[in-house]
Amino acid sequence: MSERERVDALSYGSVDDGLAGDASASRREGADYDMLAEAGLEAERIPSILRNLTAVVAAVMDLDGRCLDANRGFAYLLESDGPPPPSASIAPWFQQPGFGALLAATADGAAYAGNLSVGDGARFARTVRGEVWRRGGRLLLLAEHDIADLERLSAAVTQLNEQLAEAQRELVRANRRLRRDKEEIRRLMLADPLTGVANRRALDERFREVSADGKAAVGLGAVVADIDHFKSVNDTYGHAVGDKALVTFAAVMRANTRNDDLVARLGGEEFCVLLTQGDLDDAVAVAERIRAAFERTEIEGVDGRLSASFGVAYSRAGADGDDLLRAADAALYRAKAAGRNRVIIADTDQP
Ligand SMILES: Nc1nc2c(ncn2[C@@H]2O[C@H](COP(=O)(O)OP(=O)(O)OP(=O)(O)O)[C@@H](O)[C@H]2O)c(=O)[nH]1
Repeated sequence: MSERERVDALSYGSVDDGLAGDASASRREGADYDMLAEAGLEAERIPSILRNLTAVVAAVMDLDGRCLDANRGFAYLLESDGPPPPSASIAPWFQQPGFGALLAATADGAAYAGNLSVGDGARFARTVRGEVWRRGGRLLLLAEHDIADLERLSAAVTQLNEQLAEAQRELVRANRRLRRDKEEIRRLMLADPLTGVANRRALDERFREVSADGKAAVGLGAVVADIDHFKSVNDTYGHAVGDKALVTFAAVMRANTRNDDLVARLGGEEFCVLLTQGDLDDAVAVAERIRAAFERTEIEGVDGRLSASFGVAYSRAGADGDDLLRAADAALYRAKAAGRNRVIIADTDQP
């Protein structure tokens, strides 16, 4: 069998069948390779036309695996900046088939055709497709990077990138949901479930927001309000109607306060407005507005109208929040004692 026939008989199939000679597998193309191989074998150097190419791998080695000549494609295959030095053996780089297998055919001619896996045995391995010829004490390797493999790899990378982008989008969506949930949890933690106004915890938080070292940093007005004879509303109309009265009262309070004022339910039928702007007159005006509005408001299920009593306290900056509420509460008590449905101002404006 001639050298050319031997090469043609060798396969371009998998690494495993590379030496087995499966002639039905796809075959390399044309005479260009033959001419280049012949030129290389003749000169015992790689053909100069291949020297700067990177997609084509060309190397001349001795039988000990020392690299005598190599092009840029070969250096690229080894992930190195330049061809290996002539003293270094490159035999260990041949992973599949191993360098020993390339020496199996002792006669001159084609030694191998097919896939060649080249790598350092640990970090990376690359597969190229090509041929190895032997002449005298030299081996000539000519191979090409597998464009189809690279394209498949590139398609896989594109797909992975798309998956990564989708995962990132999902992460953004999940973060948005988490933020909304946290806001909702916070809202629920700070709201009274029946009336929707702030609860005692929210009131304490607002005190802290406008305070330094436990003392108010601004002037504060407090209006404490309580529906009159509320027990008899429950007793007469039932608890559900009583709840409606509470919801209505909270709505009236909100409708008659500014956005900056905090309306809170302190518990039972007792409510409070905390004013962080204005003075005592403003706080009294708010209380009076709510009182007048509530006594006009119809409550579903209740005959006639209900009323509420109010205690108002104001303090300049430096007040203790609890003291302020206590003062307003004492004024409320006096409003009840004085006949209800009225606004009473705490004894001093600096509790
Ligand atoms: N429906 C309803 N009733 C409540 C709620 N919380 C407290 N109450 C009732 O509110 C009533 C409070 O009554 P009291 O504190 O005795 O005072 P009052 O009847 O309003 O009389 P004055 O305040 O003196 O005018 C009690 O009957 C409680 O059961 C609630 O969430 N819903």
